[in-house]
Amino acid sequence: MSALPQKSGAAANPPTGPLPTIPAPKSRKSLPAPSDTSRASSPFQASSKLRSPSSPRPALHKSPLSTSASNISAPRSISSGRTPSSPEKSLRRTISIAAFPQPPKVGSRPSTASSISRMPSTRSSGSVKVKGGSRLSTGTTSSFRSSKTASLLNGVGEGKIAGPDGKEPEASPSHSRSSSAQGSYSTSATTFEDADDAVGTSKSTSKPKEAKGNVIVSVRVRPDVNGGDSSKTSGEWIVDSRRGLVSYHGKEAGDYIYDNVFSTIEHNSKVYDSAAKRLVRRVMEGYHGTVFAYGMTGTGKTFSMQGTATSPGVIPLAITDIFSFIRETPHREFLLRVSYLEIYNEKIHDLLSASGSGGTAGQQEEIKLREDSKRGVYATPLKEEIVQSPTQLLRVIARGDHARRTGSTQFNARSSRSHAVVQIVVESRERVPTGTTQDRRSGMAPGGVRVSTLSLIDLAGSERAADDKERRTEGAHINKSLLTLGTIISRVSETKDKTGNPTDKEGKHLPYRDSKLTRLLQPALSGNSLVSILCTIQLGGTASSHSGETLNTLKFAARAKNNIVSHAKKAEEAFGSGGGDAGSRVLLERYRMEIQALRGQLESQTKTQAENELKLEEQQLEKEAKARHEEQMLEMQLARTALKERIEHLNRLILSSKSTGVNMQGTMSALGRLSRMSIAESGSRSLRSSVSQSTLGAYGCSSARPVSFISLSSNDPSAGLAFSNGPVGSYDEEDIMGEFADGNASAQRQIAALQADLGDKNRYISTLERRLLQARRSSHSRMSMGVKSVTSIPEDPDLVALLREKDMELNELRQQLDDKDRMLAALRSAARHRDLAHITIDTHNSDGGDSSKQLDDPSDGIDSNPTTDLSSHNGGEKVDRRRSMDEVSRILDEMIQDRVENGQLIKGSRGSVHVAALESRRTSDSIKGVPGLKPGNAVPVPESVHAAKEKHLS
Ligand SMILES: Nc1ncnc2c1ncn2[C@@H]1O[C@H](COP(=O)(O)OP(=O)(O)OP(=O)(O)O)[C@@H](O)[C@H]1O
Repeated sequence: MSALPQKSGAAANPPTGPLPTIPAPKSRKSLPAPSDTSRASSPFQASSKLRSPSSPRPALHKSPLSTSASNISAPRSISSGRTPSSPEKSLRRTISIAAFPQPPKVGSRPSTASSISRMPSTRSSGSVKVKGGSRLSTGTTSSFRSSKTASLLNGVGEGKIAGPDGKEPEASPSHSRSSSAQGSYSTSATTFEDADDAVGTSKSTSKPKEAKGNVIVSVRVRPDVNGGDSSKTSGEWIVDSRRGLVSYHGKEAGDYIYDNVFSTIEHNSKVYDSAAKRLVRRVMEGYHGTVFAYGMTGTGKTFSMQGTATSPGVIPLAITDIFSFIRETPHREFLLRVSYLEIYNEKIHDLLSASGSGGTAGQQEEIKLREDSKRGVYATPLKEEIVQSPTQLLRVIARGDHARRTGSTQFNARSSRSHAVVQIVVESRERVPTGTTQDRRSGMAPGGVRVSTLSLIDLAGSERAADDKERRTEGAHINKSLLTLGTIISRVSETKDKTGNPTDKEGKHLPYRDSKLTRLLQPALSGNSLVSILCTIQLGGTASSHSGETLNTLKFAARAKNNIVSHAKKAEEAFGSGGGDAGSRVLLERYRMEIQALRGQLESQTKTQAENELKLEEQQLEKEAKARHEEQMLEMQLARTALKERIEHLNRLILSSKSTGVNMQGTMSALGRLSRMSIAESGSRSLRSSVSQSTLGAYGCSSARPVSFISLSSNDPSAGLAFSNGPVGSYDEEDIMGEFADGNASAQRQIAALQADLGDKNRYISTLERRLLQARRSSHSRMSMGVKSVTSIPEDPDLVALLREKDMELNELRQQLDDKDRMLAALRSAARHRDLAHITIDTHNSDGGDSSKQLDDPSDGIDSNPTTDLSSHNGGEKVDRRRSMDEVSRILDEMIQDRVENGQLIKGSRGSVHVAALESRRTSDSIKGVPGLKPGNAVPVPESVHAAKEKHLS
């Protein structure tokens, strides 16, 4: 089997050109030219040695086909009255000229005249009873049309497809194939038929006739191998294409009339137009249709079905028409799928599956026939390919042809050894009108899906037993299946048994299951499909020796026409994706549902995505707002803390002033004024400004106090000059006078005040440290939140300057603390000495009187007191006092020296000292806005200290 040669040549080549190249049937050439005698001599010269298919085999002898063949041997006896069951009667009873499709135009058949002229005169005398003899007598289209029986395949019956506007779509243009690259065929006949189709709307009143009209039987005569017209060369046969007549004058003489008889000169296009075109159109409208070619081997079945590159056959022409119909029917949408199988030795092979071809067929999963109430009989599993263009469809079929088994027989060098079945499933649905996007979105199609099937079958040729064993086996299977087909066709009727199975007229079971072929053809043969049977014969020459075979074919065709009754109905429209044909098989509907589902998914995904994006955006905004809010809160907190601390600090200063006693009022009031000014300003100031004020306060206090303290014991008026430059100097002078003139302000109180001040400073330092920490954290959090770019924060000059400034302030404050500590130590020491000297406050009170008075004349008070003290007290007290003062002076000297060394103070030319530039600047910043207080004159300490010291020492 696997050794069988494959068809090659054009079949394997993809179609090209505007009209796709048809798959060439076989590698064999067209019928040999008249001069080519090699082929002519082989089949028919040798035929004398061949046995008739029926003669040598008892089984074939007993077959109904054989029996009927013998019964029909004498056509003339038809008129002599046979039994009702005889084929002759059957012919007479059912073949109706009125039911036949219209013959082609007269002008298109120049050759038929000759064949008619040879027709025996007995034909017109009615050897075959002809109803409506006008056909024979007139031969004109008008007369034929008037007598035509309405049927689906002759253009008169139902089956029109209405357009969206209720009108019928325009008939296929007559020139629909004129664009063919080959251009080798005429469509004139088509034009006429289509026009007729367009006007014919009447319904048949005779149902049986209409049903018969749904079956077309045609006979095609293959040209003689010598190239001559076989009808001319053989005196036994007469072929009249116009009348659809084949007449035999041999041993079993008789006339056979069919729907179409194609003489040897007819082209494939003519055969297609007359035998298949209408059927294909009806399939597109929703009917099932079956076309099959039947005949002896080598008579032209494959040639008719497939054709050649220059003369396309039924299959390629049907494909062209299918797509033409789709183009011309814009109000419907179509989906086409194709399958291709062969029945070889009673096994089904898928010609489209990769493993289905040739020798690998054995690996293929076995394909079985199943029956479904809606689908009928079908093969499964079978590959179906969806096709979208004629080229694609032709390629698919060419692929199947290539895989089909062929072999050399006595009569055909490349004989088809299998029955080949091409099935084109057509799904169609009313198209959603453009513009109604709402409908399209909702997926609601206005109508359901209609599914119809076009089956194009090239049967294997019947043949006599071959010498080759393999051929014999194949032949046996082929003959058996064809015999079963013949049997069924000879007995087929409309009757059915109780279970609904078809039976013959006598109620006997029809053996559809006896062969795969008949099982597959069951739906078509039992009336569900429009049927077109093309029987091929060869007459004349050597073929005359096979007249028995030819007669068998003619009888088969006659029975098919007589017995097969088709009640084909347009397929119901299927809605939804339910079961059976209405659902799972309807791809158009499934695709529509899938598209709808996918569209829904897409929409929901888009929606979800948009929502997610919105959410993310909101979250981002929220995050940013939160970060901003936190930042603001932090800043506000810092500002509040700074303000609070400032207020606390100032409050403490005020309290500590009060705690130092009444006589310190002047000094503290001066400080209080500064502080108040600071408070007034601090409302809107930043942390920095607050700190600056503190710094001013720190310097103001720390530098003023020692001076005033030392001035207390100084009699040098120049000591006061150092403070005479401005209001601050006046305050400080008052302060000095107040503090040191007022003996009531005890050293203890001063110590307490200084301690409180020290506590303030300590707290302030810790506050500053805390802020510094917060500022650092804040800068870190800013960096992490990405409010600013990461690189920009460390480069923020303000922040860096602020940090540096804080550090410096801290250092300064620490230094001040050290100073205070030393001052405290000095004061404690002075207090100790004073106690030792037993200087009582009472003495001071009686001598000095009102402190205010002392302040008025400080020099007097200061000058007189020591004298008085020295004169009225003993020398030890005097020494002690002097010693304590010396100690204070020494401490102060040390402090000054420290500062000078640290660069905070600069010694002047006359022994005066000035605050260094930085200090000066800071002070300047701090006292900005304080009237009369200038950085240059804000260092009251050194000169007065030196003056007082010198005075005391002298
Ligand atoms: N009408 C025709 N005009 C020209 N050549 C024809 C015609 N019919 C058949 N032939 C030629 O006859 C040969 C046999 O034809 P084809 O193979 O179609 O016969 P078949 O019936 O399919 O045979 P088989 O049953 O063995 O496959 C081919 O070479 C084909 O080209």
